[in-house]
Amino acid sequence: MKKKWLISWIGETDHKAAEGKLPLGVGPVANALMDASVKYDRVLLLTNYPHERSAQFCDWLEQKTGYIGIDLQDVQLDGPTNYADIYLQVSQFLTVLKLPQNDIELTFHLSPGTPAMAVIWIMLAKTRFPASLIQSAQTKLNDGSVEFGIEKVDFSFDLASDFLPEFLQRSEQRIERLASEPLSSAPEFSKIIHRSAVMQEQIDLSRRVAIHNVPVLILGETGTGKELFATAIHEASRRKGEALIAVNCGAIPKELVNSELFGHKKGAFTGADSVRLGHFREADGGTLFLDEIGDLPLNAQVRLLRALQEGQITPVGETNPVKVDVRIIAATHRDLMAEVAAGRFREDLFHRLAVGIIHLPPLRERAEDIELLIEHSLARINNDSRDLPEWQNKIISVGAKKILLNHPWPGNIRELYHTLLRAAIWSRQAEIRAEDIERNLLQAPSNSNQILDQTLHKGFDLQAVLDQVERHYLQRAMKKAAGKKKQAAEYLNITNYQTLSNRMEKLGISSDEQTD
Ligand SMILES: Nc1ncnc2c1ncn2[C@@H]1O[C@H](COP(=O)(O)OP(=O)(O)OP(=O)(O)O)[C@@H](O)[C@H]1O
Repeated sequence: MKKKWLISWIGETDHKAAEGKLPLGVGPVANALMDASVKYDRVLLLTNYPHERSAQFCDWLEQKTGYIGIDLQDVQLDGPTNYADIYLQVSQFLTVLKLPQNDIELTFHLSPGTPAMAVIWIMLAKTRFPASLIQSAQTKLNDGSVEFGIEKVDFSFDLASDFLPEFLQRSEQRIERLASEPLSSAPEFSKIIHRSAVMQEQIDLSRRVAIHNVPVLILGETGTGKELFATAIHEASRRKGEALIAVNCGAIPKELVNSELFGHKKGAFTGADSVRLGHFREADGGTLFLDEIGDLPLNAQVRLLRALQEGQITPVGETNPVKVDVRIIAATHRDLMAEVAAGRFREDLFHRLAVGIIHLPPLRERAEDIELLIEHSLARINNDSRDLPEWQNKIISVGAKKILLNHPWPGNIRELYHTLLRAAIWSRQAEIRAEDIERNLLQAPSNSNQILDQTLHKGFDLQAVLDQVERHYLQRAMKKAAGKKKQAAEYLNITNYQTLSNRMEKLGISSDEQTD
């Protein structure tokens, strides 16, 4: 046998009945308990009235109906018609009671309380907390008097099975549409050259976060494309067409940070000869890209936090705040969590900024992107230089590509592009060869630390590293032997010069290259 629980709000009519102020009847709660057709095992009453008043009602109710041990639960509501609050409080209450339970038959009483309370009972009974519903009923008797009773409330619909699947399907479709909708108005994303899944993921995330008016934090080493992403996010947002102001926080002298960002009044400090608007107001309506946010001094962090929280700033020397509507995209190459732990970056600001986090992995962790970037960079270099006298369309040798693919690229995409540009300018022939690259890498790859400290990644090419070492010594031997292969082979203890020739060919070293 299932246990029967009655759950109800206590309404004004109920209180009045207990206080002897009701001209007719005993009120809906007492009516339900006096219904001879049902005996409840437990009665739980919710009240948003002063506790004392409802407690007195419960005492009266117990005397009147013979029920004992009625549970009274105080509920603080924002308002008796605040649907969201009623829903939240009641569902929390039912959850704490570990409902629904198989051996408990729930009944909700719709009549006491406001219509909003009744609506929420219906919603809960038809979805998360299956329950029977009852309400007060009045019957007019033949003698003209009125009899109060209780009736079951039944609906011919089932909210959960009739409507929810359709509703959920619709919201799923909406989410799918949002997620799959490529923002055609954001051609900037197509400038981000990539083949790796990890970059595709970051681009997808950026597209999605772009349309929301929330701060974005972009993390990545120097040259990984943080500014490129910030620009693309701005272009894909509703702020496209408005200002995008980029500020390198690390480049501003500490004492000028506040005035640069928030502006100042004329005469605010020595040297403030005129009013300064500040980057926040310059970016009003648009986006402010705060690069190297980790370098922002603590007092500027406080002001930035206030600007984010309140949407207003106070220029240096002013007393009245000014409203600004600015979206912040922040970036840093630092480990910001470590900065927070070290007390150099405010934790509350970090959480404010980190609504959407984009992680841009270093180039050495996405080898599949390097090849594509080489092709694009070379095409760009050829295109930019084609009108120069005696420019030969540059191509890249297999050996040169191998070096590029295995370099750790501490300066990431920026370093890769500039290395290629230097190699293209300095190579005498159309083909950029291994030695052109080696000569133009800012740090020689033969540096033992770099050779030994290369980052291990999936698909790491150990053979390429060994080739690099071999190439280095073959070239040195050829140089020392003034291009004479027989002699070079002797330096390297290679038994015959044909073996040396084969190795050189395999490693992309030309025979005439050691002349300089
Ligand atoms: N995936 C990419 N595809 C094409 N170009 C890229 C890509 N990533 C970066 N770049 C280019 O590399 C250069 C450096 O990128 P960007 O300035 O966005 O890097 P950053 O992370 O902001 O660097 P820093 O931290 O030094 O300011 C820019 O010229 C940019 O256009």
